[in-house]
Amino acid sequence: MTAGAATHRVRRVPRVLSIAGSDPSGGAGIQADLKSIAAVGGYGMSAITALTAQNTRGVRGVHVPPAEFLAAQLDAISDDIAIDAVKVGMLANAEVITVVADWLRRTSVPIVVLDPVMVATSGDRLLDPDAELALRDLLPLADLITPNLLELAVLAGAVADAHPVAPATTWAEAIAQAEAVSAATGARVLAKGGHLPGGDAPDALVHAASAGVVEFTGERIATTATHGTGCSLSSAVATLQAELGDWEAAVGEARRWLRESLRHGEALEVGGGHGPVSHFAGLWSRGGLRTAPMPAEIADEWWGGIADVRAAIDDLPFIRALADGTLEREPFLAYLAQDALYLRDYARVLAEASRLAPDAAGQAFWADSAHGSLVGELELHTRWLTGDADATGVALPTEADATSAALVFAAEPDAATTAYLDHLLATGARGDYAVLAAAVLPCFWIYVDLGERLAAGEFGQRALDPEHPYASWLETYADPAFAVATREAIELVTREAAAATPERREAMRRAFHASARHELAFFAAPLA
Ligand SMILES: Nc1ncnc2c1ncn2[C@@H]1O[C@H](COP(=O)(O)OP(=O)(O)OP(=O)(O)O)[C@@H](O)[C@H]1O
Ligand SMILES: Cc1ncc(COP(=O)(O)O)c(N)n1
Repeated sequence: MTAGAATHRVRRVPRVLSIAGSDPSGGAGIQADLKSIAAVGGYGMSAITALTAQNTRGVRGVHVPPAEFLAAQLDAISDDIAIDAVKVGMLANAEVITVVADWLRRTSVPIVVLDPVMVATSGDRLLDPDAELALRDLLPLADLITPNLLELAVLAGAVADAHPVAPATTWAEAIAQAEAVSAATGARVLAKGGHLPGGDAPDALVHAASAGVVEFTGERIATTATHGTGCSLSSAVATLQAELGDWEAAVGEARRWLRESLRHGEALEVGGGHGPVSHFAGLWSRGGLRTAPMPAEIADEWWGGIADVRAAIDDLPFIRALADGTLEREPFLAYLAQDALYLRDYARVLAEASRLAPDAAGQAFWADSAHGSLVGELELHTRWLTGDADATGVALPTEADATSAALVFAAEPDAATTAYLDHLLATGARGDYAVLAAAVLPCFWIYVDLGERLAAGEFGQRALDPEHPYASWLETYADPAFAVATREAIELVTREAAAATPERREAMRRAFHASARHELAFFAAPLA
């Protein structure tokens, strides 16, 4: 059953390009952008506008490679790759701005977020003063512009025909400037209040065309790790907008992610100045750092982990005698009686797995198994115990029939059956689908394995003899349909385990192991 594929939509990973400068200390610029894009679920690419020599304390130098080489980088990407969103950061000078503006006009990327980087957190300039006006031509190509308060004032001046505008000192003033920039460019403006004095760090998404202002508020986080917050926020918004298609939702989620990353920045202990935010802190704590095993590896590990239990089952006098046909009728019938009792409740447990299964394929599989367990197995037992010659190939004496039937219907569950069922029913009652599915698996797997090896003569040739007293019983063990269902069950359970957290996977393994030990006790009971 290829359950998962049909029911789980595969998420399209946004392909996001950062056009920005390099920060070798890794906290801002393209380095921050690539981390941010990845952290919120995108595939990051970068075209480098400039190299800086900087660290958390400041910028020591800026090298701007020939603008043609930036054009070559951009063309190499767009000639080959569909770009879902672009984030533009440090542009260094007017020539670079022209190259980027020309490329944007030619490529019609669906989402353009422009972070008009002018001055680093440290106070060092990252854009030539004479390039500030050139920015004016780039602004209408953006869907969203994300200036801090200083940059916002410069942009407000630029769109007001180069009349200087003083940086906003109040949040209301900042919003008014953002409205002016939005009205002049058609772009949305995210005015950022990170540089405002006071205990709040508000942002406002302003769209003059729809007269909309959406404010985002949040307490200022007490930290020195604010290097690259602007870069990180803008790349996260670009990525999330490509995924969500809703600016307010994209900014809201980007802000939540940035705030989480800000809180963990100092713990990175990077540099003595303004350190970087910890871009992956949330992922590390929620998703873990270890790789997840593949379903097939889990199957091998769990099966290998019960090797001692399986060897002990193989060595049981009951199994040996069953294989060579020397098993007395009485313990065999006692076993059948316990198996019938077991299967009735096992069917209930399988039905519970069906009820808890997260998708229709799982539901159907376990419901089918519950049905099979009830109808198929019980019918066979009853026929065995009533000596139906057609079903068994071996006619039983009539007196035995009555005894057999009486046995199966009158027997009480013995200690092994009770313990096994209590384990399964309790696991079902706890309501964790994955753990329950792991708990019911050994009953499939151990039986099929045993059946296949009995049929292959691993326990002696007598098991293959059509005259064997329990021939038809042995046949049901080696039923190919049961083998197919078992492979499906293994696949279903190990896929669930591969997707589970390490803790949940361990709970699944423990439930699997416990059931395997109950199988051993169950097989041992008739001759105990
Ligand atoms: N200490 C803080 N606590 C909470 N949020 C903050 C803090 N500092 C910055 N932010 C947030 O980080 C984002 C970037 O804001 P900021 O105004 O600092 O932009 P920027 O100046 O471009 O960035 P940078 O400070 O990296 O140069 C905004 O969403 C802002 O609200
Ligand atoms: C290469 C580069 N680009 C941008 C910034 C600004 O970073 P931020 O304003 O996010 O601190 C920076 N310091 N270095």
